[in-house]
Amino acid sequence: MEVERVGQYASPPSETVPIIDLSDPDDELVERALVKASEEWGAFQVVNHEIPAEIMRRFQDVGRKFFELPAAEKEAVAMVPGSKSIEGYDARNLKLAKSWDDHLLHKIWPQSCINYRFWPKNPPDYREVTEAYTRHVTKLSEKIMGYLSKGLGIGREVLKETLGGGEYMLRINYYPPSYDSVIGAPAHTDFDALALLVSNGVAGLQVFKDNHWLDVEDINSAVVVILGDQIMRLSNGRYKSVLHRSIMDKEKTRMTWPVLIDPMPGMVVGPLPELIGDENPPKFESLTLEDYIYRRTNMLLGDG
Ligand SMILES: O=C(O)CCC(=O)C(=O)O
Ligand SMILES: [Fe+2]
Repeated sequence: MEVERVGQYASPPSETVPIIDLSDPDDELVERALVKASEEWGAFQVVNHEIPAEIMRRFQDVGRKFFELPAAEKEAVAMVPGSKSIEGYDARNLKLAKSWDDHLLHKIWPQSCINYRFWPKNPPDYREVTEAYTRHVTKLSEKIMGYLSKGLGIGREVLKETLGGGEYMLRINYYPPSYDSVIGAPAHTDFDALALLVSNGVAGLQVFKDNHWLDVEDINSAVVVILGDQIMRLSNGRYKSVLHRSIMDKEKTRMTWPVLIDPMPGMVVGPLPELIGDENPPKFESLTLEDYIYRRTNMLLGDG
């Protein structure tokens, strides 16, 4: 199969994804930095985000242990062939996504959407640890959505409410070493509203800006925030949905844990009425996520 390689792109300028310190007591400054990064980049990193280091360590540990199990044990939570659901473990999804990673995907919040059938039973503390991480990551995401909402000149809670509170899905990506700088995850924007991603300390994520691919610096304990298509559509294009990809390391296994936040099923998402007027016509159609994905994968969208 043909694979994409890094070398075919020009070397990038020395710009880097903005890093935002959430412990800064000047709330307005934090909001402005976050909004600027969302408008110009569609991505940023947050530090001092209040997810305890010990919870982060244990969360990554159970994920790593799962991926180190023999294949047959991982298959216990495999995706169901022919099912519409995308949850479960999937090895090297080359045919569908041209992606070089193994991954595990399952919903984590709200409780009503969880199907524990896709949560590993091994290691035994996987569930407890993942639930603890979920409590913190949902809090962080609500904080970020609050800033993004206020930055649009609307109430802090509006974005969250428009997503129906949001449905959270954990994806664990496992990229084995590759000697040849192969693209692990091909260039894409996320269908979701928002992704909060942590890594095992092996760099590889890149974002596209001003015609260049730029490395996202791997900062210990930072959370990378990637804005997706739904936030772009809700904000009527004011916030960017960032094009990104990931490179496999030559020697080390790279793992990432994006938590993807979607509108709840059935929620219709389009430009917020508060942002639309004679001067600002809607740039996007209002659609449920399901219809949006269907249209995008079948290239039926008249906008964007
Ligand atoms: O693993 C990465 O660095 C990026 C993964 C990603 O973009 C995704 O899972 O949507
Ligand atoms: Fe992505």
